Amino acid sequence: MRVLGSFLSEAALVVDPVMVSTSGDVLAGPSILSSFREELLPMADIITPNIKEASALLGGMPLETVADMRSAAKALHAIGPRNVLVKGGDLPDSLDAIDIFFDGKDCHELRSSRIKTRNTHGTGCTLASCIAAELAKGSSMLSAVKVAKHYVETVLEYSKDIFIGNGRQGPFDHLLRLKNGIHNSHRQGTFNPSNLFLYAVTDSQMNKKWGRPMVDAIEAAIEGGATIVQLREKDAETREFLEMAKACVGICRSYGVPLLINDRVDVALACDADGVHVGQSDMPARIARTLLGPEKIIGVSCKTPEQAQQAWIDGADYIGCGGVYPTNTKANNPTLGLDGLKAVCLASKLPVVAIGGINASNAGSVMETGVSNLKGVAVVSALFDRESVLAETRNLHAILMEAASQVK
Ligand SMILES: Cc1ncc(COP(=O)(O)OP(=O)(O)O)c(N)n1
Ligand SMILES: Cc1nc(C(=O)O)sc1CCOP(=O)(O)O
Repeated sequence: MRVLGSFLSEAALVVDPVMVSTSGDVLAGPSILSSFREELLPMADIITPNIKEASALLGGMPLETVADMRSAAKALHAIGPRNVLVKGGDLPDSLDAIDIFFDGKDCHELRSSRIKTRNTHGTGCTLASCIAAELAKGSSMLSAVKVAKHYVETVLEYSKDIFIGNGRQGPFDHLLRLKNGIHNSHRQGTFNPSNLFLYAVTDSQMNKKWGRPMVDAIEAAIEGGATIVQLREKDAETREFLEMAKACVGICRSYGVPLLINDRVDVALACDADGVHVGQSDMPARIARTLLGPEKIIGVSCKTPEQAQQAWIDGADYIGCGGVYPTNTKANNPTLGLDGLKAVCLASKLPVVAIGGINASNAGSVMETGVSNLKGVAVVSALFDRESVLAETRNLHAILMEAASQVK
């Protein structure tokens, strides 16, 4: 059992009831279960059991689905702790790492990408410690849990390839980010990499050619399955860009789809967009992060492994890598091909979206490269230089779904 207390204005008791480790070893027998339930849990501000521990605390209740985890969180809450986080790392057949947080009123599903690594020793301990530390800094419980989850995910991702020791599990290295000068581990982790799946990048000229207002084009793309939108205006005056951005934020927000602004951090701030996408000659991502704060999404265009590494160091959320194929949409754009894309993906600690000359005829091949951090494709002309944005987006979405199912 780990009991972690932190103190600021009042004590917070974080209990990680370690009875079954992530490697499956039973660490505490049934004899102490009743003391847990009757004495310790009712005192706790939060308990953070994994699935096996939650099941043991609930007398062997089977936990196999997210719905089961929700029921378990509620049942555990009834025992007395003020908040419950059931950790779903061991959830069967799950791609995402899903945790359920219940505060007695609302149930939150907290998702992050599952990171494949044997270096998981100490994750539960770290999560609970990080929650305690965030509470001590004055965070709300939900915010503390989100920060802690993001921190663990970041460290797992960073140290996933380290080889230390011979055991079934290796340790993960908390200090590597500090060693690299990264101080943004407090970020909330609002970005979900699966948003990169079908990334629509707008083009006013193309939409004008087809007689479509920008907001109609964006709405059609979202209806067709676009999972994120970037407003890319190369020629607009600032005022015009801002007015269009405000309208686009409105439509995207109504669908729950993030809207990013191409290049212009000032416009993103002024219209409260979800973030920006910057290139190598734009505002450096490190400064954009300082200006936008920890919660906004920042994407960076990268054509080399070094640029990908720098984007991570600078606190970006994802990278856009291209041109995968020749394109007429961006002048003088070098073509990397699928091999160049793969090389950048393999060097990147961030999720990647491929861009450049991608359309219905080649999107499947891009997705089938099978690199785990390649999360989707970004397209301009394949959606917006067509008569029906809705039909083209639907078609591309179906192709991507099919390709993604082949890779799994
Ligand atoms: C998703 C995505 N990837 C790459 C780019 C290209 O950005 P940049 O290099 O800044 O070039 P411009 O778009 O500004 O011409 C992008 N926009 N989106
Ligand atoms: C905006 C942009 N950036 C690229 C890069 O390689 O970074 S290629 C590109 C244009 C992509 O347009 P289309 O989907 O019409 O080919």
